[in-house]
Amino acid sequence: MTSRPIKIAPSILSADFSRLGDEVKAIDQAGADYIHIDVMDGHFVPNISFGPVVISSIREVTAKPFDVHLMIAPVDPYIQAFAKAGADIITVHAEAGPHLHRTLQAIRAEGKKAGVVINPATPVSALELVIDYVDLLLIMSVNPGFGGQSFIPESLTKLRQAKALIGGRDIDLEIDGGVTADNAGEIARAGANVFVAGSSVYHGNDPATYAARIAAIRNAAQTVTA
Ligand SMILES: O=C(CO)[C@@H](O)[C@H](O)COP(=O)(O)O
Ligand SMILES: [Fe+2]
Repeated sequence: MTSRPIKIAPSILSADFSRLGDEVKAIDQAGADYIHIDVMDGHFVPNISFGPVVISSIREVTAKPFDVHLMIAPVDPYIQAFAKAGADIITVHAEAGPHLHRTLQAIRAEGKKAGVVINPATPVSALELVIDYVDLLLIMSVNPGFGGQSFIPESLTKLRQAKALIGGRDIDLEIDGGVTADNAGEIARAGANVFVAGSSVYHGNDPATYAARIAAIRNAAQTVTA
């Protein structure tokens, strides 16, 4: 359970890319707290999405914070480009390189919030020695690379462990993968306060439904944390 404000971060990976700017505006107007942006390189993960050029083009359509999830390796050479493109939070995988401590410091040196993320097979203990260098801790609840997968239940245990590791620090605890209004309650109870949701918000790509879908996830999470 968390006392931090609940934030909903729709993932634009499930947006209709042929009208991406409008899809970003639509989730902004529908109440998104963050815009979650999944960057994939076809190497660290078996899919390719988009990079800094696309991010800077959608930066013009919303003032909401950009929560940029980098699924790329190596990551260090690209931190500055994503900072310049308009990222507010830059989240890197602990598995993506040997110099996580340095990478997190490089993100903060750009004036951005430093996020760290672990895959389903990586234990929370991998983050013990970098916890004082992060602003956001993300638990992947699917194997990264694709939207629309099912939530891995063991992620709830990892959330509780991550919550204990965070202790009283000012760090957001985010969950990503298979989040729906049906499981948001148990996810909140396990300690997450930032909810990434791709297919469960963008399902059908009908902007008229986005506000209700975001509200349903938020309400399910807040009912538990209230
Ligand atoms: O990082 C990723 C996938 O690698 C995610 O952010 C997905 O985009 C979430 O999609 P859903 O599981 O919510 O459909
Ligand atoms: Fe993501």
